[in-house]
Amino acid sequence: MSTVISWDQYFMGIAKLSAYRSKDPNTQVGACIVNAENKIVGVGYNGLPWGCEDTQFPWGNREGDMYDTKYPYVVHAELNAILNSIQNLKGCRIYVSLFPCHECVKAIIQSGIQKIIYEDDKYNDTPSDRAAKRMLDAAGVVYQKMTPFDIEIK
Ligand SMILES: O=c1ccn([C@H]2C[C@H](O)[C@@H](COP(=O)(O)O)O2)c(=O)[nH]1
Ligand SMILES: [Zn+2]
Repeated sequence: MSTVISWDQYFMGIAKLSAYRSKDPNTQVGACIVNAENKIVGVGYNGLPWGCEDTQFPWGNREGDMYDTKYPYVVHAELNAILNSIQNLKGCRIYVSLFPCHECVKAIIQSGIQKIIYEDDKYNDTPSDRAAKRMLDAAGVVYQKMTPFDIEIK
């Protein structure tokens, strides 16, 4: 019998597939924004801005002088998905492979997205994570953890 996946599995699958486009050697993140009609309106992954060549920026560095790390340069997956979107995002939901940081949460709230579905939360309880949840709770944006799943593709 063939496998039929749910909408949540379908959209999380697209978020996770998008993550494989990221050049980040430590954390690849993907995001998929969906409207109330279950239509995809934006996708993204963590990458450098237009014109910034992957070979000329310090993807591999996580520590030391910030200028020489990846952090000031990378556009986060959620922000890329929002910037790539093709419609107003009021009432949409976003599927993310990793729970969003506090900066992405600000963009999510301001865009009108109403629900976050995430899988990994490896930065749970860090200051960024706690600040993110504080803002989401205040703004009434729902967040829901999704159990990881595997499908066999023949
Ligand atoms: O909300 C988020 C948080 C992080 N990212 C990206 C930014 C970086 O490329 C990695 C995090 O790198 P670490 O080595 O795990 O610190 O994830 C994102 O896209 N969205
Ligand atoms: Zn972020």
